[in-house]
Amino acid sequence: MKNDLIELSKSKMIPIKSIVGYSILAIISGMSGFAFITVINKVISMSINPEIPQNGNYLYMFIGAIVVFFITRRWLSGGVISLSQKIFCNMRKDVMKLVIKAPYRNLQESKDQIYATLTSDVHSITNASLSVITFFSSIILIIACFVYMAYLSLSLFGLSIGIIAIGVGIYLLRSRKSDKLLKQARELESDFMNTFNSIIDGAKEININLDKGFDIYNDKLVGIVDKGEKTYTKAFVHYVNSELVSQILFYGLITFVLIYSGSLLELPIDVIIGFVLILLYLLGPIVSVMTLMPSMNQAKVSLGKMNKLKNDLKQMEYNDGIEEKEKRKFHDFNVFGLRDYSFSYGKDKFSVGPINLNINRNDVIFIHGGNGAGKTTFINTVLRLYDLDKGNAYINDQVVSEEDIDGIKELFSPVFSDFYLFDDFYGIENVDIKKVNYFLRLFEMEEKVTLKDGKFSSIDLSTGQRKRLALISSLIEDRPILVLDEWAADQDPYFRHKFYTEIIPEIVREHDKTIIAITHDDKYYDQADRLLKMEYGTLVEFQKKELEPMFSPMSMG
Ligand SMILES: Nc1ncnc2c1ncn2[C@@H]1O[C@H](COP(=O)(O)OP(=O)(O)OP(=O)(O)O)[C@@H](O)[C@H]1O
Repeated sequence: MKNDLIELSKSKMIPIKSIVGYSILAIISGMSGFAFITVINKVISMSINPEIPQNGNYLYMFIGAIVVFFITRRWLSGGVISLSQKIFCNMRKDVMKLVIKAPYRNLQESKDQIYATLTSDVHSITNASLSVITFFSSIILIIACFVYMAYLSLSLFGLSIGIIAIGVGIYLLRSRKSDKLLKQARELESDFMNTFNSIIDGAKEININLDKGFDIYNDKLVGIVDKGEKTYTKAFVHYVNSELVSQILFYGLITFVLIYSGSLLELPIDVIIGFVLILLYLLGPIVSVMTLMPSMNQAKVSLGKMNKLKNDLKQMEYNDGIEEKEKRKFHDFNVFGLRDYSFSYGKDKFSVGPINLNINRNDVIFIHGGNGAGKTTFINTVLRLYDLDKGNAYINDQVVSEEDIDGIKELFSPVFSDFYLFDDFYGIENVDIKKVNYFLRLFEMEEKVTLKDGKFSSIDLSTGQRKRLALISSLIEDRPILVLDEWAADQDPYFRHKFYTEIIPEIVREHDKTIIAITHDDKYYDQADRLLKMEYGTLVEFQKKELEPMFSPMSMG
């Protein structure tokens, strides 16, 4: 439990000051309830024991306790609601910031975990953060009750402490099993998200073949959900059972005090009644602490998961972006060189490299090769979406140092084969409207799409049209190297021809671009300055004259 609290307080997402403030308020509120009980005690003692002096101020004490209780509870309830929203939103924002900064590969591997954290972990951590308030105030109330019990009768207090300690001990021992079950149940959350994602991503396939969906539902989803249900139920029932055992002990204690303590310990009746009243009051905070344990433990599991996610998403050099003035540092390059670039998906897995290549400014480089040859892997390595195992980047024959390596990413504007078209020009401060309109005309989109409020009027278009807009967005980014992965594959023959024979030369000439494109359009290989072939992870460069037979009428069919 102590560790849970330390872990919770370590997390910057949780406003510790507010939690401490509300805990103090909760203690004041609890103390007013406690004062109420002690005044009742006094009044009862007064009425049954004539030796105790009468005091007329009790009415004011009652009123005082009630007013303090009312004010603090109202303040506390409102505060706790806004605090819970704040913690919840802070955590979501924090995870999303992490996701944005995370290296691409780590992100791909942690997708299911991210969903599980955003949907499940943030809830349990939020609940536990608020539980801390009740937890602390309950502990303070328990201590206050103990002091008052000791004041009423030291011997009865000693006996009560012994029995309460046995109850707490039993509870703690038994709850270990529940903690284990909670951990197992949380593991299932990521499996659930994995299945959920495959159903959402494969919605089209499932829609035309419902049997696919039912198979996933019956063979995978139901199993995970049912197991989760059973495990969670078992864990919480176990907690409740442990709680019951402790409560029974407590009621046994009350019964003993009421029936036997008078004769055995020779205590006066007003002390016994006062003691029983305090025990009944004490039951509230004790039950609170016990019922908070499961949510605290669940939060502990969630915190562990969240911390692991953070570590998985981070890398040695955390991607915090680079300063504005550094962004264009390499934009005026004449030669961008790759030396010994090597990357592997892991031991005994596919690898590319070592690759040596000099890319000259305004080069048009086409890369082709069979399926699975490594073209996309190579491009992702050039773009630094994947960390190199080995190799260095060079700008004009100068090696790029480790601290400048993020600047390399600033050279590229990619359009991936599985591109994503954003609905706005995100990341571009001043959109050049004239330029956008010019490109809309060049890409023959001016009749379909206009620029409205600084963004495209519509992105509800065909795949080929959306790809044209994605390329326009990349061109507006104004970065020197355009990287295209099978861009023309979705274009009709007319536009494909226009793209290779008119658009590429124009953007190279008029807009000072360098182009690296993966393409299987061999009909247009003559438009490239350089043609590279990817073969089992290595790049082979053809010389122009070697290419000529490829463009002869016979080879072109
Ligand atoms: N995430 C991954 N983890 C492990 N291996 C991978 C991963 N992605 C791809 N590979 C392997 O890398 C090899 C090259 O894949 P890549 O996508 O680079 O080929 P490609 O030349 O672009 O193929 P295509 O023309 O079919 O798009 C494949 O054989 C594949 O098995």
